[in-house]
Order: sequence, then C-alpha cells, then structure tokens
Amino acid sequence: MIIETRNLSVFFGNKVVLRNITTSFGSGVHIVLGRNGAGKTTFLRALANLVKFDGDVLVGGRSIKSFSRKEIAKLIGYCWQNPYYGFIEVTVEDEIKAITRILGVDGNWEVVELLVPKELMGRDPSTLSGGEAKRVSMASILVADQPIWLLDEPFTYLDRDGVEAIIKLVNYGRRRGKTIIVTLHEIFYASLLKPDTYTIIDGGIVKFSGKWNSLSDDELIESGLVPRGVICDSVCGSRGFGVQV
Ligand SMILES: Nc1ncnc2c1ncn2[C@@H]1O[C@H](COP(=O)(O)OP(=O)(O)OP(=O)(O)O)[C@@H](O)[C@H]1O
Repeated sequence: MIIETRNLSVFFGNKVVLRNITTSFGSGVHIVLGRNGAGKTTFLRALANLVKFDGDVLVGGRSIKSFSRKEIAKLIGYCWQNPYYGFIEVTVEDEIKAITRILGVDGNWEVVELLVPKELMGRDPSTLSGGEAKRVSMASILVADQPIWLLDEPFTYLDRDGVEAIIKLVNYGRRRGKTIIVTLHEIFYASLLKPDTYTIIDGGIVKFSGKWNSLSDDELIESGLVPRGVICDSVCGSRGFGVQV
C-alpha cells in the first residue's frame, strides 16, 4: 500500500519542524535518516495522523484526514521509540492481545513469535528490561498485521539477538508486501535492512532521496550523520571517530 505526503509541513508554535515535504513510499523497506532533532519522529507521527500538519498525507490515494482513528490503526502500525510508552495491561500476553480486541482482528501471531520469547508472555510489562520491552511494544502493535509499518528507531535497547529479531521481522514484512518506513539517526543498522530507498531529513526538509549507491558520504556529513567510511574504518581499520578511548 502506498503512503504519500504532499507539501507536508509541521509547526510547533513559531518553529517549523517539517517544511513542504512531498514523498511517496510503496511496498518495501525505506530508511529515513537524520540527526537528533531533525524531525524524523515528527514525520512518522504526521504519517500516522498523530500530529497536526499542513498539506496532506495520502494512504492508498485517500487523505488520512478522512479516516477514523480505528481505520488508521488497522492500516498503520506505528511503533514508537520509547518501548514503555503505552503499556496498559497486567501481562505481556494481554498487552499483545489488546489491539486485536480493540480493532476486532484475528492478529498475526507469526509477528509475535519473531519478536517475543514465550517465557515473557506471563510477565508484567512494566517489569521488562529495555530490550524485552522494545520487543513486546513492537509485537503489541504489529500483531494487528497492518499493511504499513512505521518503526521509530527500532534498534534502540537491543542486543545482538534483538537486532537479529528486527532484521527477521523486517524481512518477513518485506516478503508479505508491507510498506515499512524505519527512522534511524545513523547508517550502521540501515545497511543490515537492505532498504529499497533512503531519505535524509535535515532542517525540516528532504536533503536526499534515493538509493544507497547514490548516497554520498558528503551528503551524510552535511546532514550531521556519521559517514560510511568512518564506520567501516572504526569496525575494520584504524581511523575511527577521532575520539581516543
Ligand atoms: N510537541 C512538541 N512541541 C515542541 N517542539 C517539539 C515537539 N515535538 C518535537 N519538537 C521538536 O521538534 C524537533 C524535531 O523533533 P523529533 O522528535 O521529530 O526529532 P527526531 O529527528 O526524531 O530526533 P531524535 O533523533 O533525537 O529522536 C525537535 O527540535 C523537537 O524538540
């Protein structure tokens, strides 16, 4: 399913956070990059109609403003950055079932199996570790099997197994034709997701939109992002970030 923005602008008081952004995302994996405060979360929140905006967001060609909140929740799975935000139930299992009950859908438990180890099902969500909470939080939204997934910094809190779980989840979503938009503030994890497109937001506007091989290190540096060369050298060579540890 295609989600598009037409001259999307978001203002907080006098501050312009997003300015006239026109984009289109179809089935596949799309990375939105930007430095801290660039407007990535605000962009996702606008796509899910969770923040007031000028311009328009079209889902399947129809303005998001014409959908009810419940219709949007069936179309768009928005996974927020802070995993503890939104937990309301006493057990993880109830937390995951809640959205299926509210939306009246069966739920896709394959998504849950990819993210949540069985032994967590009986736990109180508020007692979970950061990584456990991140997995449960994402499962409790994406279990509704929406065609559009918005993943805000999905790798935060996660160790290697957690990172692998997210990569499997994204690949699963890709195979099922989902439109997956992932925000990141650095490119290290981006390449693991083998995205179809990259978009860089900086200063409220789109600075780059295209494929990995047309994205230059200069563009990354100008937008306050760590360039690929530095990451490669840090991992495999001698250059690093220029910080002595
Ligand atoms: N409700 C709000 N009221 C006022 N300013 C806001 C509000 N929400 C966000 N902002 C500001 O808008 C800008 C963009 O914030 P946003 O959270 O979208 O950035 P981000 O790119 O996701 O950053 P990060 O990488 O740090 O998560 C920031 O300067 C932030 O302080």
